[in-house]
Amino acid sequence: MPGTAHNGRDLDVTSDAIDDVNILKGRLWDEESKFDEDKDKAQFRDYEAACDRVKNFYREQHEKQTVEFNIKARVDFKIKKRARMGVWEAIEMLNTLIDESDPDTNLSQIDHLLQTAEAIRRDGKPEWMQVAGLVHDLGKLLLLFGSEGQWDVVGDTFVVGCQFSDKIIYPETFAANPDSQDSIYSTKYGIYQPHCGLDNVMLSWGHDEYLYNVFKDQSTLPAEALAMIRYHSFYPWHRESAYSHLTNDKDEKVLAAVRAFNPYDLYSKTDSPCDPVKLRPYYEGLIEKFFPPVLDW
Ligand SMILES: O[C@H]1[C@H](O)[C@@H](O)[C@H](O)[C@@H](O)[C@H]1O
Ligand SMILES: [Fe+2]
Ligand SMILES: [Fe+2]
Repeated sequence: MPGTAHNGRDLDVTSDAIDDVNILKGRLWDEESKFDEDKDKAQFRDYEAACDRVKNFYREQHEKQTVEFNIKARVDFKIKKRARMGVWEAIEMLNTLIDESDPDTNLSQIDHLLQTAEAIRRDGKPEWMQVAGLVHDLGKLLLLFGSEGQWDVVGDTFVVGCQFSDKIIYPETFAANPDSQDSIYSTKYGIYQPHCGLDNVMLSWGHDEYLYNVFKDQSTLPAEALAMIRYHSFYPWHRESAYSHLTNDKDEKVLAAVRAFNPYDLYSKTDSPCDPVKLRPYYEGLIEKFFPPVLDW
């Protein structure tokens, strides 16, 4: 159903929509990404060698992301008004932030967004995917909208409500999370049914889930782009293949999209910044195609 996936306003990542992933697959991600890599891939995401800032971040996040907190975060999202602005304005606003969880870049967030989008564009991928690259981390605006800290905004995501996977970085730090002692939340399935599908599990709250919820009703991004946004930090799943006891067939299709996006997000983190002034007209043209002039954030 190409129409559904590519116009869909109230589109969720449904299996019908994601069937388009298969149709487009050859063009989108059967081939290896061609963008230049200045750094060796092994140099990225080296959490053993990461500085204390990163280690302390994850210690705090893994202690505080409980089921109780996650329910509260979702209620807050629904009842609170945050801001009304356009997408480019949001990009500029994000620029003041430093992500304490990231061992791989010291550049500003606008550089990271432009580097990701430019890498996708250089590889000749479609406009909607370039836009996904451009906006994927805008959820970090939560830091300016009254988040509790960095721990409920950035960093890798994982499932809450069942046993914490040992495929999450620094797994030992979950010992301090009260859910790891809970009689239900600490079991393999916890509050979930076998193969219930990712749509039915609660991922730790942060910039991915927040932004997905903002865009799903306020953009014409296709289902694949929404999936890239929603799951891009879910490394235990898309990189480590954890949680196969919870996922279903539909998630396999979503996984293809998320894996296609990941190299652009991760390996485009080089030390040479992009020129926002030069690139702005091109990307404002793309933004107009997928978003209303003003959105509720
Ligand atoms: O530190 C990074 C950063 O916060 C990214 O935005 C997020 O997507 C990654 O998963 C995380 O490892
Ligand atoms: Fe991110
Ligand atoms: Fe990113």
